Amino acid sequence: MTLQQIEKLRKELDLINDQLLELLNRRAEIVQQIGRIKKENNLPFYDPEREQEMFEKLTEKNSGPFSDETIVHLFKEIAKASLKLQEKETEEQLLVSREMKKEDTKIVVGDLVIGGKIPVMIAGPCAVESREQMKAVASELNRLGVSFLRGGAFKPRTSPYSFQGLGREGLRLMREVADEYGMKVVSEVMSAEQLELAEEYVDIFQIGARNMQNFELLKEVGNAKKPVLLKRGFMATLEELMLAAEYIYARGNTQIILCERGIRTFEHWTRNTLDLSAVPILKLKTHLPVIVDVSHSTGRKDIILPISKAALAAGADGLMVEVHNNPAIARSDAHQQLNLEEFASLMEGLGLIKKNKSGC
Ligand SMILES: O=C(O)C(=O)C[C@]1(C(=O)O)C=C[C@@H](O)C=C1
Repeated sequence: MTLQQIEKLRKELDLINDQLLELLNRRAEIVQQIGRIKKENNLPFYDPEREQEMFEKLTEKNSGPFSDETIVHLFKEIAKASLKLQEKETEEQLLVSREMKKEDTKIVVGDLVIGGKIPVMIAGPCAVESREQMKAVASELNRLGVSFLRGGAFKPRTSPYSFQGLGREGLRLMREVADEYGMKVVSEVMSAEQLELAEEYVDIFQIGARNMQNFELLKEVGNAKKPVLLKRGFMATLEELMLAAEYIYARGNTQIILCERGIRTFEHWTRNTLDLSAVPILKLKTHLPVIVDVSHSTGRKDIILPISKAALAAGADGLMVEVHNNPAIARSDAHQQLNLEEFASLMEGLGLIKKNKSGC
């Protein structure tokens, strides 16, 4: 008898559940409509005052048996889910999102491809220091089949007294050496003026972690005609990285490579904490190629091989590694730059030598 009573009451609950479900989804549709209007008018989705007003109205009407606190808690959850729905719709509408473009974006640089079948290696010293240094590094990279030469001419240094880079002279040097070996140049720019200056010398503009949210600079590279390697800020969420990429893409420059380079956490045995989950998540959420900077993320050489393997296993389209012909006398990041032998054994360990030689 008791069981039958429960059965009967459960049937009643099932009917109420159906009604609640229908009402919740009807509510969600209205929330989406509000979201679209807010987006069109550049209004924030989150409206705490409206939520408060709504909770007050509900508690006034509430006659129990649920307490006011419980009612507010339940409706807060509904408002939270509604907000997510509004945000998700916007995220799906981002030009860089997978929803907007199903197929992977391939970045074509001359006869090379980033985001194709073969992972690329972007390597070179932290900073361009001299022709001898660049030649020594580039000739070894070339021997190993690496086609992308990196090197900083404008260095964003924490201390204003640290080496700031050779500027235009550094770019010129790197271009000359790269041309000698048929390599492509990747270098960081930090301002619109540097961008203009670098245009003549580089093949890929790098936007460093510190400038990931320099929106004016993002707009400038968005107007540029060359690919952009956008590094994740060390305090930035993946969503913020995606939105930063959107700034560039929305301006018309669709050639963007995302780069995970570690984020700041409490861990101090690595320079930053490499967030490897960023790789598959970004590949799911966006159609852009994703690479991993294994030097800046870890800040140490002794784990570079397993970390590089892990990055590639996670689906990275390439790696960025700092290599110097004589790291001991490097003017920046001395401890994390690989020497030429160490780099050769990394390439060997990753099985990349042949692949990079046969072209990407
Ligand atoms: O009324 C709005 O402005 C909405 O966007 C709807 C809604 C809600 O679910 O009720 C959602 C998010 C806002 O923070 C406030 C309220």
